[in-house]
Amino acid sequence: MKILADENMPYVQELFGDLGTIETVNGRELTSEQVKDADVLLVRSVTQVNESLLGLNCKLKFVGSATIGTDHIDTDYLASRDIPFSNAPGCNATAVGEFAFIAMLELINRFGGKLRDKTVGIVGAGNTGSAVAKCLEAYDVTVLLHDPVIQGSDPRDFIPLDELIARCDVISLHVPITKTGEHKTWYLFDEVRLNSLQQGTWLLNCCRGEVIDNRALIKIKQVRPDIKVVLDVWEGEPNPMHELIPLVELATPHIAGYSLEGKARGTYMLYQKLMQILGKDADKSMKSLLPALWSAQLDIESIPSEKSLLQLTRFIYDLRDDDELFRKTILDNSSKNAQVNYDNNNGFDLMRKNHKHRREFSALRLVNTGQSDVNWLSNLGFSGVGQ
Ligand SMILES: NC(=O)c1ccc[n+]([C@@H]2O[C@H](COP(=O)([O-])OP(=O)(O)OC[C@H]3O[C@@H](n4cnc5c(N)ncnc54)[C@H](O)[C@@H]3O)[C@@H](O)[C@H]2O)c1
Ligand SMILES: O=C(O)[C@H](O)[C@H](O)COP(=O)(O)O
Repeated sequence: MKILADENMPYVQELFGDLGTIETVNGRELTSEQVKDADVLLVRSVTQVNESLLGLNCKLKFVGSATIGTDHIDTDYLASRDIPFSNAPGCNATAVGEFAFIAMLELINRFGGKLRDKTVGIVGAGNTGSAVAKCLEAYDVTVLLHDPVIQGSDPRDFIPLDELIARCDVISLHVPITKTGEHKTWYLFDEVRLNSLQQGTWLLNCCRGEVIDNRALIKIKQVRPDIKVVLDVWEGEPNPMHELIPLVELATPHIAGYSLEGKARGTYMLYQKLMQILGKDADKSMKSLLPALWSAQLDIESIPSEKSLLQLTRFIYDLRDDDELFRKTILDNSSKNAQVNYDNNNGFDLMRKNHKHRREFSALRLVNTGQSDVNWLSNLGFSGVGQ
């Protein structure tokens, strides 16, 4: 069996090695010629899987995408050819939740105030949105949800988007990208909606770049410095609009979901699905793949301030490093190319390829050595305390 896998998918050899020959490929540049004799195709979000990619292949048994999003997959075409497909729903939700939580703590550190005093609105209350809410609620932050698709079938309370915009200090976006339908999300935050943001709103986008009209965002940010923006995803990836970058507080190259656990979970979910299709037992364990954190245990006496909480989260992941690298890589390249050449393909993709996967909070075991109650840190995701 020939298994063609994106080179940026960890643990493919460990999980699929027994099943056949593995060939790793650059997912963004994959051609129909390379795919034509594959039995299994494992992709990430940068590969458009459609008729033009699969047209020459008559033997494909499975296509898997180790991602939450499926906007790069022509599922109708796969269904028309009876090719089984699976993505990895929820695989990196914890990573996104922790990323957004850390980003909010970084903004507090930079601009003052207290996260506990903020009201945070989550747009899209599925896996990633709920993971952000879980972190915030563990820390007693007020969370409001907007999700017209599941409202009615989900027991949580939801409010309309305009109400959420009016009531929230922070808005975090977690919707899939959809171009049609009653609840389409393409440019959900268009110029009109961006203009309606309250004074001093913080807007985070960790879902898909085109949920925000990036040109309109540039226009508005130029006259509304009170709005603070965190962007992990960009319209037109891998070529973000350069003039937007200096207007953004924290800028990263679509890596909010890049925890080692999240990536391993993605590959593992595809392994489970393929084994099911092949009628075999999935007898490998995901846990055995993950190395221990370099310092797996920490003594915590108390969390005396939000700065200490930020310091604890920075122990796991210092978001400022990715932000700094992003600005250096994209903007340095752009000045060399005299602002006109937006082709930053390699810079953006290389940062993603070389990203040192951070760990999730759960990789760190906390030991409570003091009198104060730090058990709530387990609800935030850390291991040890309160368990
Ligand atoms: N930056 C990253 O690294 C990263 C990582 C994971 C996922 N993502 C992106 O985030 C998206 C969401 O991921 P998820 O796991 O939460 O998906 P999900 O399917 O679990 O949840 C998405 C939610 O959005 C809701 N929704 C749809 N249209 C809406 C609208 N118009 N307004 C409000 N809510 C709406 C859906 O009802 C659903 O509950 C993915 O589709 C993917 O594109 C990005
Ligand atoms: O949809 C997803 O799961 C995320 O956007 C994911 O983090 C994308 O990462 P990629 O597949 O491009 O490596």
